[in-house]
Amino acid sequence: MFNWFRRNKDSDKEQVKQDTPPASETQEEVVEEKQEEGESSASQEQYLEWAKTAFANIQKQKAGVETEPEESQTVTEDEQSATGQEEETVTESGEETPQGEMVAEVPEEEEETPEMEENVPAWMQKSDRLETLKESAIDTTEEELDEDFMWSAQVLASQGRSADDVSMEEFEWLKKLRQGLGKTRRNLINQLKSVVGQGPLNDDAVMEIEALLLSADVGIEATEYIINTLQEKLREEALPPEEAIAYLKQILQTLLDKPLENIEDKTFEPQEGKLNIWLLTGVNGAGKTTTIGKLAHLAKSSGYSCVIAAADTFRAAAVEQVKVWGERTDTPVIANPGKNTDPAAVVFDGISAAIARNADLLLVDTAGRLQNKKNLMEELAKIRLIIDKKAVDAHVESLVVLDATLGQNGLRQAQVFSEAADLTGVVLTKLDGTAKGGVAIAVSQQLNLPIRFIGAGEGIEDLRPFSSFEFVEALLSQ
Ligand SMILES: Nc1nc2c(ncn2[C@@H]2O[C@H](COP(=O)(O)OP(=O)(O)OP(=O)(O)O)[C@@H](O)[C@H]2O)c(=O)[nH]1
Repeated sequence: MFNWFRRNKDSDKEQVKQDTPPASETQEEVVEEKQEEGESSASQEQYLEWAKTAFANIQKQKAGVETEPEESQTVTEDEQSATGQEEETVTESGEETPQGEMVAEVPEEEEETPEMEENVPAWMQKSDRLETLKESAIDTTEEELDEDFMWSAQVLASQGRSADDVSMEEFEWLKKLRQGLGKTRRNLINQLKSVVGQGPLNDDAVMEIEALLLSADVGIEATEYIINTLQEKLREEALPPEEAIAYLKQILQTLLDKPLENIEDKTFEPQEGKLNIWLLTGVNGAGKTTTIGKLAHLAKSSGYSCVIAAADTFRAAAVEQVKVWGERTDTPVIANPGKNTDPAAVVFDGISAAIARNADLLLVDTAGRLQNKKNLMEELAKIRLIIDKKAVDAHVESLVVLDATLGQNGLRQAQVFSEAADLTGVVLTKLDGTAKGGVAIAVSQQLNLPIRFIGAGEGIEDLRPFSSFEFVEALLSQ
């Protein structure tokens, strides 16, 4: 069983630099080798070997699961329409506004653009040896070792992962993440490359980078910080474009990781030997219910037992929608059949059920639609009170679900929740197809909350724990 929550736990070692080969060798060995052979094709061969081993490993995994029935990947239209459509949501001031103001971008299918074909990672571009090796690979076709696969292989290898110990799900996810962020990336990378790498930034370059980052919804404060930090470095050292981008990646990763500085639990794994309670909150339409379903699936398929409490009692359809996800993920859903029942009572029942079943995780769907901040605060406070009484030893996390396509507007909503609830993290949804992927950086910078999960699609597998390294690579790697 592949545990998504622990996948980088054992390889939390130092990340190997972008252009160095995988972890099978130490960094010193790699440096020596490079010195001996100059800018040899050794690293390309090693990456390719890594990718081929991983590919063979994944083929084995696929063969193993081929006989198992596949779970359907997306909610059917019937399931969605059964839930109806919400018309109102909470604004910064706590007032209700028409949902129409928050129309999300329709995710577009990733197209194979000529530009993408050029987006071969740097370590693959150095020689045509890759082609030769691909041809000689006995059981690996060129199509299978495609650009997304090679990019994913590099991302995993760069994190010190062993090719024998990667999962096909990881490759599938990384591909999805890269494609999902394609729009944001394409808007950023080429222009960025053309303005960095010519010494210190002049006024025009500063303005251009500013405009690029702001259009990706990175936010004003984070944009200023990024430009100042980059400028400082470029004044010290003349970096070529590739290295300037690598430095930019480091800056972004630092910003994304900053909220974790004082948090012990960096990986957000359900804690052992106790009940973990994750409260999910967020405005209607952000993807809260879908996130609960995906989290239940993620937790269960990673080996944790799970119960859902449908405490968004404001709307009967919300409870029904949660139940649909409960069925899909084979997770017990605790709900109160009455209309407008007390959410705290549902949480009480949820805790009892989770304890009785010795569950690892209780996912609580809380209401996102309340007339004002006061109501929201009262309701969440009541829920917390019940938890403190009924599940004294439980580990509680409070996550706000944010729709990335709303960019800065979503952030303002999150601020309302962060004032009302004692938030401990963020789930960023709908990163697929938006050009506003930079909002992740604004979230970390402005809310100072760690992003714990990201969603890049409507399918049940399309939500995974957040990795700042992978996110930044998907955002800024060609
Ligand atoms: N493209 C994409 N769509 C998503 C993602 N997450 C959720 N959605 C879609 O967003 C829509 C709203 O999701 P819900 O889970 O119903 O949102 P909610 O916050 O629970 O809102 P209510 O059900 O109205 O309370 C659904 O159509 C989901 O399929 C994502 O990561 N990517």
